[in-house]
Amino acid sequence: MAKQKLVVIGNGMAGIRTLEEILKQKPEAFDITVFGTEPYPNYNRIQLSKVLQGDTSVSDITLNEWHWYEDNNIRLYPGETVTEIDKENKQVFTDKKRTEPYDKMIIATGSHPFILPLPGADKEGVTAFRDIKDCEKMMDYSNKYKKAAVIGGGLLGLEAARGLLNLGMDVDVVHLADSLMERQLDETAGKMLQESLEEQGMNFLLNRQTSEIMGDDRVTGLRFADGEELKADLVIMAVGVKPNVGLAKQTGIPIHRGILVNDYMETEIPDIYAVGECAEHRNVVYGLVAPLYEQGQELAKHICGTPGEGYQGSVVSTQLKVSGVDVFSTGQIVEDERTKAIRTYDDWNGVYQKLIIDEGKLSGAVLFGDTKDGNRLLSLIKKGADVEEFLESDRSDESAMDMIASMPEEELICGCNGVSKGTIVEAIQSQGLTSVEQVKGCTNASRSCGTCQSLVSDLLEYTLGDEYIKDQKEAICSCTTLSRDEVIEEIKEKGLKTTREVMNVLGWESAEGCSKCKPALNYYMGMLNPTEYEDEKESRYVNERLHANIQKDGTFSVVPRMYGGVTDSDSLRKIADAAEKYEAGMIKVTGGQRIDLLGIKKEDLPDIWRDLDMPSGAAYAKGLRTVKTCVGADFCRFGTQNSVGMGIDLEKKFEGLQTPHKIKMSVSACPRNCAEGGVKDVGVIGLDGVWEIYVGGNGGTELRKADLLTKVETSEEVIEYVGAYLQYYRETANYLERTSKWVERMGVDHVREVVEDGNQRDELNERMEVALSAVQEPWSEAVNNGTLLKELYEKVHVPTGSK
Ligand SMILES: Cc1cc2nc3c(=O)[nH]c(=O)nc-3n(C[C@H](O)[C@H](O)[C@H](O)COP(=O)(O)OP(=O)(O)OC[C@H]3O[C@@H](n4cnc5c(N)ncnc54)[C@H](O)[C@@H]3O)c2cc1C
Ligand SMILES: NC(=O)c1ccc[n+]([C@@H]2O[C@H](COP(=O)([O-])OP(=O)(O)OC[C@H]3O[C@@H](n4cnc5c(N)ncnc54)[C@H](O)[C@@H]3O)[C@@H](O)[C@H]2O)c1
Ligand code: SF4
Ligand code: FES
Repeated sequence: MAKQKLVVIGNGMAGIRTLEEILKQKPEAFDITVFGTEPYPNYNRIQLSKVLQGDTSVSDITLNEWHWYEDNNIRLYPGETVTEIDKENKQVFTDKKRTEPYDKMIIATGSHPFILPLPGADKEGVTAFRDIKDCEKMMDYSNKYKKAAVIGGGLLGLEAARGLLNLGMDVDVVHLADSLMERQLDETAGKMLQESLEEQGMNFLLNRQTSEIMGDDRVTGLRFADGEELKADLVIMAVGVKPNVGLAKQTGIPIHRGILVNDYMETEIPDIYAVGECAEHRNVVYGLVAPLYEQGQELAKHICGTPGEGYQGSVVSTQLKVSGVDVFSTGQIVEDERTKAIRTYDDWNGVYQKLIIDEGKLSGAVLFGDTKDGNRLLSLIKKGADVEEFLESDRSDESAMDMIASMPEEELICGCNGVSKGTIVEAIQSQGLTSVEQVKGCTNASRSCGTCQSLVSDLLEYTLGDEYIKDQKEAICSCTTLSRDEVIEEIKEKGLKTTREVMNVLGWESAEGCSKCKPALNYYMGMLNPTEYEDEKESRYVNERLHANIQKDGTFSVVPRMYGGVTDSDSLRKIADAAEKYEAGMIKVTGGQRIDLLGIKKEDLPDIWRDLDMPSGAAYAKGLRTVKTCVGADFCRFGTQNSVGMGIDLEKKFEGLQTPHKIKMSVSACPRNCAEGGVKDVGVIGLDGVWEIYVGGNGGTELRKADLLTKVETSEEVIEYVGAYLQYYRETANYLERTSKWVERMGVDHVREVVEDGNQRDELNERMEVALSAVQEPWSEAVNNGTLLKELYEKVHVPTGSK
């Protein structure tokens, strides 16, 4: 049977994704011709922002290389525009005088950037930002001129502005509304975004209506409706897009804003389909790739005769691609009379979360500062989940692996391409995939905006375990390409003294850093220079900065230290009095053998610490938390050693020590191991005349049994070996890497070799002593320092929690 002739008008993201789906389902069914105005193979338009920002190059953003068309027997006419459709005779005409017949045709002509009809809009130096040509023009102008004005503070305008800053230009963003990205964000998030971008060097003129573009042949500035003027050598128009429907309109295909299509992407004219930004489905024209790809999938099924329910519309989400700023929004963003909202606002850390609930179901979300829940919220909204489903799963203290493990199979990993955790894990397992590139090739995950790449990498690690070798060195965060080791070497070599200096000298992309690198750098600087480095409290996570754990309702928990889990009646009395006086909502014995006072108000924290007059239990710290002990030889008939004394000695020795992640220890006095040393970072077990030291255990979701590090005879040796082990961990682990992961990465044999080598052990312990000499008790430091009290406990705005 002769193949049907399929013509695709538009060689862009939606048209070519539709073809890929068709080729997957019926590779031999069609004789395919593609026309594209642009002279390139299909490229990733989304990544143009990253090209402008200098993260990638034009040559790296091709999605389908020239040979792909050849390999699939597709006739591509690049740089050729279809100018007319003859629907009666089923053929198209092009600007190169070509005529091409079709049996079926897909219109995928995308959008035009909207150009404000202003006097002077045609001057040299005025451009849109839609394609490679625009991108190259901006890069070229940045070599010759200094001042850029971007009209439009939406996604495109802000990504362009960041790019132009990176290219060394001064950038003013002129925006019509009074807060940025008002179509995607509420006012609170819009203002937070503005502050954050101002810190990066952008300047904003809000509520400004441009009335004229000034200059002779070339632009010299903007004039606003109120008469005010702004100098500019380059003007970018980023004020939205208009579906490209001219061809359809002249053919008599019904259009409204876009080309009208039904659920199978059929226009009213038989055998003519439309897909992508040029199509209008159920009154909606989409401007993001995720829905366009969903449309493409349904259209491919229909055209190949594969049963499908048709396209039902999409819930969309957006993420701004500007490094150092995390913004996410999906679904409904502003409340109305039907809805209620849960808001969490942490002014200090710049973290804001708003969930909108419609009759118990999640209907929208706005996240700023911490967007790791974004895709999960998108999945939940898509499936119409109850808000409880989100609230019940608290992921606040989870490591990446814990988080991946606790995700349901259907949770979206890649929002752009609609790829779930289950699909990726299945592909890794069934096809033996071992790299992000391979996962991209097989599932499309991470093929568009690229923000899900680190999640895909985590999934590979989760699925393959030790077999996964990350294909690239891992940068500390997206502000730099340098790895942890490289940064540490540079700090040492160049004698850098502050995190700000590190970011400046090492060419950080964002002058302020981000929530990932700031605390990490602060730790590394303190580890390298314990006595001279002044801890940057503003770089710490809020619990560590306030020395207490924030609870769901915005109150705090207070845990005084109880060395080795041992207390006395005086201490208990003080705790009981404080609990009563400060109206603790609950008094709870913790798993680490101490007492937690929950529900303490932020403003009462310094007073309760003063009244308690006990050291902090550091229940919030990346440092030593507890040393759990069994009752030991003095009381237990099985006991062979003084586990309580050993535990207290260890806790007193290492309390206050800063480590890459939390440290939990325990001491038991016989192999029955009642203090559970097998799941601790350090577990000491007493036998007759011997102490065994176990390391790298973990009792969380990723259970790991500790490895035997060594056996020693005396309690002094226990302290010495544990000291060397902890110092080695401090010096070589990545920030936020638990000892369980670190021991696996380094290999326990290697760690043992290091601590058993007398010279190395001594040197590690010497450096440990220096680190310990700089330790200050945080609660007494806070109550005795008026400035700190004022700064931290009066200024900090903590989340008000759910309503
Ligand atoms: C800088 C930038 C960043 C973006 N970032 C994101 C993002 O992070 N996430 C996201 O989801 N979306 C993003 N988008 C939007 C996304 O790129 C678009 O939604 C997507 O490209 C639309 O695909 P499309 O195929 O419908 O249109 P297009 O990709 O525009 O493709 C249409 C093609 O058809 C060609 N054409 C038009 N008329 C004719 C004709 N008559 N004959 C022949 N060819 C014709 C055009 O030249 C064009 O090449 C971004 C867009 C830009 C410009
Ligand atoms: N990260 C992403 O997802 C991403 C990035 C870039 C572009 N895009 C897509 O590309 C398309 C274009 O983006 P966009 O930001 O131009 O569109 P947009 O419609 O999202 O934003 C345009 C902005 O320009 C403002 N504006 C309108 N008229 C103005 C005027 N006269 N003066 C000043 N400001 C004015 C509007 O208030 C609006 O905030 C959209 O479909 C967008 O979704 C997405
Ligand atoms: S670990 Fe041994 S010594 Fe300690 S309490 Fe348990 S049984 Fe007794
Ligand atoms: S989320 Fe954009 S590529 Fe995966």
